[in-house]
Amino acid sequence: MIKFSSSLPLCASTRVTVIGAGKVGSTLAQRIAEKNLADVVLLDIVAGMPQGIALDLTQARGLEQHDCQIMGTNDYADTANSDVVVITAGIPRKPGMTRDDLMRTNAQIVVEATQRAIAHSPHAILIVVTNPLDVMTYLAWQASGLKSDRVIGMAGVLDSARFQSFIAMELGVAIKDITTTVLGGHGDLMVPLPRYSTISGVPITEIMDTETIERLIKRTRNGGGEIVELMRTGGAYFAPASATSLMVESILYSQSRVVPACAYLQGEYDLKDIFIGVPCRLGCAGVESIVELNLTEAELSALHISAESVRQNVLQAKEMLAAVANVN
Ligand SMILES: NC(=O)c1ccc[n+]([C@@H]2O[C@H](COP(=O)([O-])OP(=O)(O)OC[C@H]3O[C@@H](n4cnc5c(N)ncnc54)[C@H](O)[C@@H]3O)[C@@H](O)[C@H]2O)c1
Ligand SMILES: O=C(O)C[C@H](O)C(=O)O
Repeated sequence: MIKFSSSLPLCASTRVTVIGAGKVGSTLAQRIAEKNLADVVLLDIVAGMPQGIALDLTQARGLEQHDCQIMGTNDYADTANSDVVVITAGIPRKPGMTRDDLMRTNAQIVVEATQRAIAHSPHAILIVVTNPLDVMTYLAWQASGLKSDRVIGMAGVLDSARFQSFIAMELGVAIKDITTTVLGGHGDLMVPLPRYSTISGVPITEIMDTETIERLIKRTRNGGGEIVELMRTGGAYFAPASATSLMVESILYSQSRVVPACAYLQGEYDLKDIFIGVPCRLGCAGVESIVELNLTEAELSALHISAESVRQNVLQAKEMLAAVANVN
């Protein structure tokens, strides 16, 4: 009789922990496994739920033809030695809410989840997804004790993908020939850059009139809100999971993709001590470099307005957390 070991083969020596097994977290786990990127540990506070999702995803392995292990858990010890930790834990917004309205609830969740996850994976690279994104990334960085280039927020890849898809829908051109750039905070003040958005190298400013571009920019800024209004019970998760998995892949496989992501600035774009969306080269060290685009006065001013709003919200979030700490 031939005997096999009961343990599943590992697809790679890499492990990604996803904290929060809700819509975004579970879809991200699926993307990572089905692209054969890494083993996944999915953690949530709800008992049984991440275990059930992991089992469901595992039962699809033969059909999807991948070899990644997926584990569901409520215990941070199971996440130990992860290469990448992704925080998706927290509440999503409902119709009529802004992302900033989530700050009070999500700040505490993100800080606690980050501290607990990084305690078990001190060498991990941390990707934050929870909203309000730029504020949560700052808080997670402080809570983690990690060097700033190892902490990254996911938003710019998603916002740029939305701009890209709206341009493709407008012009009927192949999406793979469109490159877009969206900087700034992940909110109404984000800064889509038409001059740095091209179709096969030609800026869209040479292809579409100002009115059309402004309409697509407006739709991009409201890209998440449009879906929240349609779905009524939560937000987008397919495109957010795809955007996060692109970042995970670039980090795990040292691909050095240059994409907009929420990174810590120390003088770039005349901004300091803030996490905000800028083009970054992502590789095994996290943010390997920040690309400084040559912005016009108007573009730079829009980025600074967005940054000022993030800065005010970080201050507010820190005050909230301090008040909670004083009560406890
Ligand atoms: N950055 C972006 O571009 C982007 C895109 C999409 C969603 N988001 C944000 O991501 C977050 C998650 O969205 P979703 O649609 O997956 O929500 P969801 O409600 O489907 O999932 C959130 C999960 O977090 C879990 N959770 C709550 N507190 C926790 C804790 N302390 N520890 C571990 N898990 C905990 C919940 O049980 C739930 O399963 C929201 O804040 C949303 O706004 C951000
Ligand atoms: O819009 C939201 O609340 C979720 C997310 O930030 C998004 O842009 O889809």
